[in-house]
Amino acid sequence: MTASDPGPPVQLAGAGKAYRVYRRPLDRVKEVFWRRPCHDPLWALRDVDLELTCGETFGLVGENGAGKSTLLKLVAGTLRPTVGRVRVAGRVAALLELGAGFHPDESGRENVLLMGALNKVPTRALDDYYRSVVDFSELPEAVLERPVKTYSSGMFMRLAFAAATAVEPDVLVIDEALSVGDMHFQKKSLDRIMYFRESGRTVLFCSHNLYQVRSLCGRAAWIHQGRVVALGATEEVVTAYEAHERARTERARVAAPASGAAWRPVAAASAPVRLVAVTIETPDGVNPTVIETFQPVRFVIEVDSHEPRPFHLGLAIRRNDQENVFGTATHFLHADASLQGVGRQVAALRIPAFPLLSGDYALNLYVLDDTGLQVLDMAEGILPFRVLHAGREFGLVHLPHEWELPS
Ligand SMILES: Nc1ncnc2c1ncn2[C@@H]1O[C@H](COP(=O)(O)OP(=O)(O)OP(=O)(O)O)[C@@H](O)[C@H]1O
Repeated sequence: MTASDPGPPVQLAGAGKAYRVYRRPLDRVKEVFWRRPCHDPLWALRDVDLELTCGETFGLVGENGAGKSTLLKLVAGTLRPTVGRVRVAGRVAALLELGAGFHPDESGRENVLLMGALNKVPTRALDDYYRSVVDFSELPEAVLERPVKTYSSGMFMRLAFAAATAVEPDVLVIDEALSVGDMHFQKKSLDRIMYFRESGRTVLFCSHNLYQVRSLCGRAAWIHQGRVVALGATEEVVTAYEAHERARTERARVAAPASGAAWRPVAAASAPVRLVAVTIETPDGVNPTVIETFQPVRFVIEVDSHEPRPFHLGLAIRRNDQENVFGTATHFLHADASLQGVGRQVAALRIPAFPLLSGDYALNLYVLDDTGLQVLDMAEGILPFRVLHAGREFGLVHLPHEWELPS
């Protein structure tokens, strides 16, 4: 860092925050008078190393109580880290939880003027600042004369967003703000965030709306139990978080082994046909951990057949919440398309352009008798892989589509 290069706009190094939890209200008083700790520390955040760059919109995702708001408050300067360092270059404005920073008994107008003064808006510029906040919020003057405790959450957020962004901060911290307010105001707020990004300002954005995080943020971090467990390109981080959330919600038991070599067929050694090996081939190699949407993919299945009787193969792709996404078998297309013969047999299922969107998946494989009814051997939840989609479509699968727009 030099005088001409102020360094990253936001930098956290080994930052952690422990809240003080008092078992009884009296313990707080005792602590003051007895001058010895009467609280339990609750570590809401630990070991956070994070650097944001100028002009980036950075997303934070994580489940309730993960520590996201705590991190935002450290950056906003409303909390101090218990350990480590938090450094923010330039003016920071924050939209934290509803009500933070505003005095409920004061009017909207007084609160806005106070916010301007706190953010060092020069006295001669306060009128202009106030006017720009009012214009952006679109709240009538009569409303601005009322105490903010009488505002609806939407009205409150309109004023808070307008006041925080009108100070033209270098770093803008937003906690869930965009989920409040009507569509018109959400659109205005998003436009303002875009403008911030384009004018080289840094935005730290936390939301449970993963569509918004994907749309707005180039990079993101997933906070889990107070620690950063994933940090990088938004699509990768959000996909990993979504997979975790699905597994948690569905209480899935993901018993998938780490590689194809780790699974064993369930059939007895005497079974007429046994699975020997399964591999996934893409242009990136064999058994990749990541498949990109639209890549050509081959699932190659090797079996050992001990009898000359025909048999069939079945393959299903399942998501990590155990939902079958797609299943097929050799006898589905042609009843006589069986495999036959004694010895090693290799078959492949080829998907020219893999249509699944971002998510975590694994394979289920079945060897079936000539009727397709009896399972001779099987392996479930094997070769787990992650799909990443570079485009912005969301959901489970990419459907061929086109937009027809008025000319
Ligand atoms: N003032 C406080 N005193 C004590 N514990 C707190 C305080 N604020 C937050 N916590 C605790 O710290 C942990 C992290 O909370 P935080 O609000 O940062 O989570 P979050 O990820 O923002 O959650 P949410 O998505 O629900 O807003 C939680 O266990 C929470 O109960």
